[in-house]
Amino acid sequence: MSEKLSLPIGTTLSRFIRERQEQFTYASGELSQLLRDISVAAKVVNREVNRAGLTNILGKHGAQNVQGEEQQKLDVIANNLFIKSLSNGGEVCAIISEEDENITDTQNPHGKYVIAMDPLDGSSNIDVNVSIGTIFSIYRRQSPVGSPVQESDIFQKGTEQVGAGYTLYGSSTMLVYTTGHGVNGFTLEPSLGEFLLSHPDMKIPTKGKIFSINEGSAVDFGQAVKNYVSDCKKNKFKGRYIGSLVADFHRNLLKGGIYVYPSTKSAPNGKLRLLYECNALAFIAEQAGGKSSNGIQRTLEIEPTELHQRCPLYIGSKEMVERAESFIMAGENVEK
Ligand SMILES: O=P(O)(O)OC[C@H]1O[C@](O)(COP(=O)(O)O)[C@@H](O)[C@@H]1O
Ligand SMILES: [Mg+2]
Ligand SMILES: [Mg+2]
Repeated sequence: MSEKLSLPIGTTLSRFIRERQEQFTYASGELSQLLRDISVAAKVVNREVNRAGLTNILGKHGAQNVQGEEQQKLDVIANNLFIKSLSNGGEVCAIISEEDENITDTQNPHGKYVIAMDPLDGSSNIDVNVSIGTIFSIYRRQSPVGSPVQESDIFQKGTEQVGAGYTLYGSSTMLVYTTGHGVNGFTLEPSLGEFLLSHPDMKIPTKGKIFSINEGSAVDFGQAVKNYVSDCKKNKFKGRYIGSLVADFHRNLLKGGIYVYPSTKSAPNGKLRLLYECNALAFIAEQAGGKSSNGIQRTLEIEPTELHQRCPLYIGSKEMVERAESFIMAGENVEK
């Protein structure tokens, strides 16, 4: 057969989810359906992202979100698309989103799952055609099905996630997810409109040579973080920082590296949000053999008390995160 005629026939995401369904603790099909709903919403968002320059949906939306950040039009569009898709899907009873101050009640009292999401991560890169993504965590509701959503459904530690993942709208579109049985990555084949398995059983190298941190904020770093950055430089690690957490994380997952968004003098809890940015990536990192912490405590064990709670993030290759932690735990004044 001619090379030109060969199509990329492989395992579709739907088939993969169906075949792996028996691994789920509650193998009744709802989580599988939810993952499929997420993948459909991701394809729609991908379409909008791809043609945004032509459809007049680049630029600012004209409002701020609850954290005082300027919303982009695509932040709002992606948020609406995911909420609509998850609400129509019926498996989700509540959604926590970066773009919404309060929880969204999907009006599905029989939905067994709660989603926390960053519908579009990397807003500052939207208008300049640089990789952005969607991040999601899936929790099982704690309260009885059919009853109103309770705080105990919402404020669950990252260890309680039953699934997590991200999509990356980059030079290709990928969906990477875990349900606690390893990490698998799928690439969207645009002409087929299907995610196909392209990165089975992803593992992050235990050490790497990339460090990702916004050094523009270095004057605001504590001495321990400054010491760690100097250590990376002494080791001649490459500095790589896209400014979209999801894309920086994905690169380091494949190549080995560490991503750091530390506590700073003006933002003692850093910038990133525990419930819909850090926990999902921490779950994936651990499932891929990596590590994630706030410098002192495992990310997945941080107790959530607020919807938009922030936390410092040290995530990536296990040995690199442990080295960074040794600087943070040694404290402010110890020069290494
Ligand atoms: O510009 P900074 O301070 O380095 O922040 C970059 C970080 O902020 C974020 O953009 C926050 O995400 P949103 O775009 O979803 O608000 C991360 O993706 C990124 O890593
Ligand atoms: Mg984000
Ligand atoms: Mg966002």
